[in-house]
Amino acid sequence: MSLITRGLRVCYGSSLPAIALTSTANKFRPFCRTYSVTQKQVPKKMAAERTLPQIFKFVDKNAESYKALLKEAVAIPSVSCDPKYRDDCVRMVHWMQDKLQEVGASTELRDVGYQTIDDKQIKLPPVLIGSLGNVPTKNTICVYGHLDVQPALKSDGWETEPFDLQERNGKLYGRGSTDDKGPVLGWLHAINAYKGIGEELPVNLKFIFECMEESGSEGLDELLMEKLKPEGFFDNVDYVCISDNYWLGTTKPCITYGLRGISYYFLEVECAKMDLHSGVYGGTVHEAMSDLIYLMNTLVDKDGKILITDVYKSVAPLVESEKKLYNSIDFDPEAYRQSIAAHKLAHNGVKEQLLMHRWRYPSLSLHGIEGAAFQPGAKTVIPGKVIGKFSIRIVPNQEPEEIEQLVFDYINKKWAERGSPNKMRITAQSGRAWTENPNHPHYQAAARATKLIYQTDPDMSREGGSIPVTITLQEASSRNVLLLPMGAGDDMAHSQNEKLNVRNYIEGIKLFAAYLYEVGILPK
Ligand SMILES: NCC(=O)N[C@@H](Cc1c[nH]cn1)C(=O)O
Ligand SMILES: [Zn+2]
Ligand SMILES: [Zn+2]
Repeated sequence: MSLITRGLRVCYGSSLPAIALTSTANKFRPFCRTYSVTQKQVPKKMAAERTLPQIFKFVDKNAESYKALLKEAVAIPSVSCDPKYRDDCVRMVHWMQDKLQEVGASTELRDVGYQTIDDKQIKLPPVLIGSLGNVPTKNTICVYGHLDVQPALKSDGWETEPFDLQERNGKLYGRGSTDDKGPVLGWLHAINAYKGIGEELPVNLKFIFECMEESGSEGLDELLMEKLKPEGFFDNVDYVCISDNYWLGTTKPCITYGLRGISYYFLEVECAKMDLHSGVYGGTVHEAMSDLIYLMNTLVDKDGKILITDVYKSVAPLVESEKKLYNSIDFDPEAYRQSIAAHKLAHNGVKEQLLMHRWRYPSLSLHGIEGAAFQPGAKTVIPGKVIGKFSIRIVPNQEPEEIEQLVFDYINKKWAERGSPNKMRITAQSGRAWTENPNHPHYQAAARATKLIYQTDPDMSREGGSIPVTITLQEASSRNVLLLPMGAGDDMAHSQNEKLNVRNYIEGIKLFAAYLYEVGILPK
């Protein structure tokens, strides 16, 4: 059975059927198992008292060099969604390969084929695979991260050049600083710190670093399921760890056991082969933009309720035990509102409702329109073709294929109601939601490491964003997967002035080192 779920599905305006690609069931894993943990009775206390403080000192001493390396990484504009930057993506992967090799890892670059954009075949950046240590008595952690970033222009409203990392007031501003270059480099520095104090790594490590995460991780599922898994890459993996998300707020750390999936749509309407002068052609053509706005306005109401027929039908029901969890989470809606200067939050700003609607209910967002005259100035053009972009963050137990079909059917129905003579086409690209068992010893190890660094017990949280490969890693390895965030909740990933606090970067490196240590003493 194939596990490829992130293919492009396409549906045309008339009654043409959608091309269905293969998919697997999205299994929502309830986290009801409990474990009794007997830690290896190795000299835990002794070693912790000796090794980790030395590592922490080493990390503090080398803070400037860590910032310098992040500056180098941020300077490579590895924007995955724009083929114009494809060479930079490839350069970024090679750069990281060199760094992994410098810490002693063996590496290889795996080809994942081509991507189709506007009927053109564009080569995907290779995936970087690495391995460090192969001691049979040690636990093995598989670390995943991504090297690509969202687009950024200074003219979007950045205070400084997005690809030139700048330190201001204890914050490192730059595209990719928190998502995900800072955390990826954090692993390198943690390894380097063990080496720096002359200590052996407490675990074996395996690495998977890609450069297409922000664009649906094209080719990665196939590499994991059809190549790496059969080749035995996951055979000795005991745990999987990803650092590619953020704390819920700005002061309290968390560990994350759930992500929403994403179903991303490109809705295209064409009325003419070129843009038209609205004084010459206005009043004589059926305008593509009017059709598109009509369609896009049928998707979601003013309160955020998705209007697509049956879209909520398969959402996992809320059970009492889960309901209680939201109450104890440390989350301040007013601070959250103020941090983004929103006028008013949805759901009357009620904490539990906000968390549920971020984590366990779907949401639909309208992202933008390609082909629209978005530059400043009174351009009087009728765009010949426009592409509306929207996505649905999907949740357990929503299947990407099921949601895509509901969207295609709904758009076709609305299109028929519109009765436009224009050409309409919709394509989709989706990744599944993921949940994990946070009562696992792996989570307890990460919680101990977090407490050691931040002197507080972390919240066990879910997250509204998506890392499509997470569930694939869970299935490929059959191991417990954990998200260990480095950045803070106000880092503004994907947005203007993305940043990583110096404190989160430096303490995050220590956290990773402590996490490696704690997993190292879990029973094999
Ligand atoms: N840090 C994870 C992240 O930002 N993931 C993206 C994934 C994405 C983007 N487009 C399609 N998938 C996200 O937006 O959640
Ligand atoms: Zn990311
Ligand atoms: Zn991202």
